[in-house]
Amino acid sequence: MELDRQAWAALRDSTPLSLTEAELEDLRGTTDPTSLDDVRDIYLPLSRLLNLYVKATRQRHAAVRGFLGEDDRPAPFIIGVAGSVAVGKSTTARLLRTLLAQWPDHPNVELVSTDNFLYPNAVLKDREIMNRKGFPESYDRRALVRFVSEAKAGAPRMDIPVYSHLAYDIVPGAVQTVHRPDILVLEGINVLQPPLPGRLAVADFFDFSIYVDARVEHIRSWYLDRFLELRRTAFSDPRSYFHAIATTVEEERAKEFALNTWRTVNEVNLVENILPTRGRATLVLYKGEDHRIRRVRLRKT
Ligand SMILES: Nc1ncnc2c1ncn2[C@@H]1O[C@H](COP(=O)(O)OP(=O)(O)O)[C@@H](O)[C@H]1O
Ligand SMILES: CC(C)(COP(=O)(O)O)[C@@H](O)C(=O)NCCC(=O)O
Repeated sequence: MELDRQAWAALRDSTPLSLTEAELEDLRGTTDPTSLDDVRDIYLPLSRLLNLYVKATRQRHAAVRGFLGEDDRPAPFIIGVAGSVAVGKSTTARLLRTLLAQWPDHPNVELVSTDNFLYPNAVLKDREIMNRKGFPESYDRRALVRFVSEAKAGAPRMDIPVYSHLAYDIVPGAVQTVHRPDILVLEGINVLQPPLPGRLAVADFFDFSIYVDARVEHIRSWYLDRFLELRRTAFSDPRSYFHAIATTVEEERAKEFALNTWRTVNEVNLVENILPTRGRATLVLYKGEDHRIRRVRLRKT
């Protein structure tokens, strides 16, 4: 079913707004204008719905464990967050992590981004797919599926690689440790990809999935705005992969570079691989030109 913002906001019921402006500021990505109004209208009803989902899923698992005569802890509830580069998935995912952890029934929420499973640049260069970063083949899909399936099986501790946007590469030797959370939020452009024939995909392990949606031309302009803002901020760090763009390239040329990356990489990936997975999501958040979420589509079954 599809609800406009007002109808969706009414479903918040009495879920309290316990996030402050300062806390929200820490969760927002670069140039993402998500406001406390958005938290109240969009994310609190979503947090309430997810809490109901987690409780219902646990009941079903308890019934199966009872049937099997087992009495171990419930497996993590896994939420996928998908959508284009620059659509604002990471802000959505960080907000969910914070809001879901406020429920006493599931305080341990871990967030993992799929960029941790990108092949290192050395491998992408070796395979001549450096200009396909973000496409399905640029990820170690086997390792990603193994991670999600082990998480779902209740593995007590998992060490996964770490990607740095600053270095634009996997960080050698760095690990993120995931300790059997109550909820795992897996965020990434490709999380709703269907499996290759005869294989499993990460989406096979999801209990709920969210697609963050907007018109291609709006996302393009968000990507450009963000790139120019990063040029003024993150890229001026000498460790940034894009440092030269902040120091030796003038603004007009930087804009052309970003537009070219958008057109030849991110937009192609969006149209060919990401958009076709939208129909697989449990919930679609549809953003207007000003980034505000206008409509919510929920699959009822
Ligand atoms: N080159 C970059 N340098 C530093 N941070 C970046 C860079 N590119 C993206 N980011 C940050 O990484 C996060 C993820 O971005 P992205 O994968 O495009 O997804 P989304 O915008 O949907 O969250 C965002 O918070 C963004 O601000
Ligand atoms: C790292 C990304 C593929 C996003 O990955 P995700 O976290 O969604 O798995 C993306 O931010 C990216 O770097 N795209 C390559 C083209 C570009 O530089 O924009």
